[in-house]
Amino acid sequence: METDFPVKVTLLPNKGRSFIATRAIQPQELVFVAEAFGTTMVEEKVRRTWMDSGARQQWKLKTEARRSSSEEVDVGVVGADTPLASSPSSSVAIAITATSTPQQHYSELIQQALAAADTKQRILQLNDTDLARFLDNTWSAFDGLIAEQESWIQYATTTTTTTSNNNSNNNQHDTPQHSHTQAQCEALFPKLAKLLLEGNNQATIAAKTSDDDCETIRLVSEVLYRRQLDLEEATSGTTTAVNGTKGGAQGRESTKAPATAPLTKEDGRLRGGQRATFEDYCAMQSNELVLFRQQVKADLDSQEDSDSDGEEQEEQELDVSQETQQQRHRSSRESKHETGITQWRKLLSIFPNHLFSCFYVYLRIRDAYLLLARENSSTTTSSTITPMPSNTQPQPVPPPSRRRQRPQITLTITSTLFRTILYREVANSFGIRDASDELLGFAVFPRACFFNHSCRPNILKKRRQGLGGGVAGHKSARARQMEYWSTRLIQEGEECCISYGDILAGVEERRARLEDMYFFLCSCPRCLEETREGEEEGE
Ligand SMILES: C[S@@+](CC[C@H](N)C(=O)[O-])C[C@H]1O[C@@H](n2cnc3c(N)ncnc32)[C@H](O)[C@@H]1O
Repeated sequence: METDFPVKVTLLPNKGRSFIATRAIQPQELVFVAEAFGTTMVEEKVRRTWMDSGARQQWKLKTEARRSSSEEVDVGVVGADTPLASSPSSSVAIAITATSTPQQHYSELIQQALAAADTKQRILQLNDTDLARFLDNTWSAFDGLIAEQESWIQYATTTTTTTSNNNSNNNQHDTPQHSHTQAQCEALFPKLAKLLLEGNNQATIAAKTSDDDCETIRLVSEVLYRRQLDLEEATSGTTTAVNGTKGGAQGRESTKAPATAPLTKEDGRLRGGQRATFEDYCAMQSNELVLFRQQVKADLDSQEDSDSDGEEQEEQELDVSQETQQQRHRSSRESKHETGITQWRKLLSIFPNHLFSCFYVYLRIRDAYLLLARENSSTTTSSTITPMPSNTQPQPVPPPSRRRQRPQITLTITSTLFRTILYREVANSFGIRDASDELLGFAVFPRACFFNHSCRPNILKKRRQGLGGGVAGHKSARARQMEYWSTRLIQEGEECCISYGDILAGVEERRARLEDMYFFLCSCPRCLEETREGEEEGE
């Protein structure tokens, strides 16, 4: 069954993409139905209702959230409860890997970032292109720093596997073997968090992942799981084309893209049974740059003397670093690492706290993936580990040969993917409330994200009620859907707008809230009228 909706996506001046009516819409008409793609639901019970039948079989993404407290915290619903690699529903083998291959050494990337901006003020002077490059370099450096640490564990696993497979007697790394691979992996997060985040005087490494961070982890996990479904579909020759790596500077340009993808492809029609895809998710506007600038500015406003503090701290760190270097004998590789870390901390000193949260969450997810990759590979390789000799370069781990016989999808988490998911959720998700108006969490509806805001909306959004049926055809699909109803007669070609929250306040207050929370100066007819009236009264 196909469902036609009387709206299509169009590009409007100063507003980006927007839904407009393709015909006259009567009052109280159902205009659009969208399915949640990612959610941050807190309570297990609530999340169950929101998950589709496939995702209801939970598979726990293991993170260190459980390691830092006695209680086990389920931080993500990412798919079936069987391990991904052996999902019986799929003929596609899925390898989980946590690593990326940095093109440049992290110290070069850090130097490039610092050359572009080494104070908060200079960050604010960067244009969009340069700021995008600055952030890309920073995140790639972070990837490189993490990969260096992870490679020790991976290298050790490979070495052990080689040893046991070849039964070699002359192995040059003939060191005692440990049976604590899992423990070593688990110890990685606190070590990395300390090394990479604690250099900043504002950042303290939380003993336990905060609720907010757990929500972000849930969202990212669910979106990654859904991306994986898309990849499976694409590999098995079904419909969905997947853009797996939009992000960074390229992904940010999606706001300027013509209003073709994803809905005008079908001219506003949402086919029954068709779910939103990762491609739809990527088509949403990324708000990374604007959010970052806002936070840097807020930091500067609240800490007028942050620069001098930063310089003092930097000097102290350099002293400590020099002293340490004099005291110890280091190999060239180690001192390159030491220099990299010192520069990394200098870079950190100009970042707003929010970015630390993002780094922290990314680190947790990366580490969880490392554990999963470890568990995955332990079914085919030795479970023991050999420490890596300090003068040896880490080697990439080849995928287990058993899986080469089937088409293989690699489920990766890199900073590019993480940022693609994270910064599209910002200012694009809707709060989900229960009957008593309590906020349960947030959900992203990529196919509905083209509803712009108006302080005089003609569309009202409502959660779909009840179970059963639903456009997507799943039993529980309705519970994950949002409906959009017209509140009055809408003419053909008229823009269809919802309201992004409270519209009762005066024009200045309303505009300030929208600017603060959604990063735009509202140009809806009501704001324009009221601003003009205010100016006329003032004259
Ligand atoms: C959820 S998105 C809506 C779709 C968006 N126009 C796009 O092209 O992706 C929210 C963004 O749309 C723009 N927007 C929404 N309502 C607006 C309004 N009333 N005035 C100006 N810009 C608006 C702002 O850039 C805002 O951050």
